[in-house]
Amino acid sequence: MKFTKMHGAGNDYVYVNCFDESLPTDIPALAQQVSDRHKGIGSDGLILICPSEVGHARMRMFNADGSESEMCGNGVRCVAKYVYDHGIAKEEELKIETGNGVLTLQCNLSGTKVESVRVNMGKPILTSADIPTLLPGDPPVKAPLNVGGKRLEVTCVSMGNPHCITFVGELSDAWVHGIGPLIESHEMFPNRVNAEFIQIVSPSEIIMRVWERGSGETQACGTGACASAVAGVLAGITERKVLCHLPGGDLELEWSDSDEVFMTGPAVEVFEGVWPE
Ligand SMILES: N[C@@H](CCC[C@H](N)C(=O)O)C(=O)O
Repeated sequence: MKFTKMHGAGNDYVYVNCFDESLPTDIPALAQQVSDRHKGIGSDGLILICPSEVGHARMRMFNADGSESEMCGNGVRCVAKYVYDHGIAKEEELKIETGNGVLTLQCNLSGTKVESVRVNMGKPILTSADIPTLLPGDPPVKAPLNVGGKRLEVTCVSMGNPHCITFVGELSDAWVHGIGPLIESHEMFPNRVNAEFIQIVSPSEIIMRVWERGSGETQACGTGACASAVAGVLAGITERKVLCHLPGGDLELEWSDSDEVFMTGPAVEVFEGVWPE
């Protein structure tokens, strides 16, 4: 199986071109094996670039633990780069089918290759039943959540996949590694959840760290950054346009008046290989 290692703001996945490659039947096991940073290729998960009847390609994404997610913001930018750079499509505006519908992506070129991508991530999902969470409110904004002996105030948003956002005074490992896994598996989230921790710099600038459902701490989470931008507006903390600093790079976000969230960020190809050797 040929693969390509790519990252978006340090959120790295193994990508497989399923227009050409055939896969083993147990894809969750494959995702676990290739993601292993000691015995595999090493990544936050596995992303399949598949043929689509409604777009230029279809993305399927699997976390490092083998679970499949509906959406991946950093991943869909890399899928667009792959589709354009590898000649699957010639258009700079691409339609990619995801578990959250068909998204429109605008590729920004440097020479002949895609350097960054602006994605229309669609409208945030704000009803608790659809996020899904058992917390009250549509959506829950600054809702009380008891975790690890602390009473947090959390805001929940889905970008096709579920996110639980906590605004903290100062980011720390204690938040991300101590509280993150407890939020991920909290009984209030029937499908588990991605946990974002946000430090506010100004109404238009935030710093984020994330504990991702199924992958643990990653260098960035595109859907998490979008959900946090929406949560900041809902909580009355930030403006509709924010710059988000993550350990692996920056993402630009805008919750537009049309209710759609736009994300702009980098997409990078690192190397190609064959698995298993
Ligand atoms: N890193 C991704 C999100 C990947 C999926 C997530 N862990 C989930 O299970 O929903 C992003 O950039 O959005």
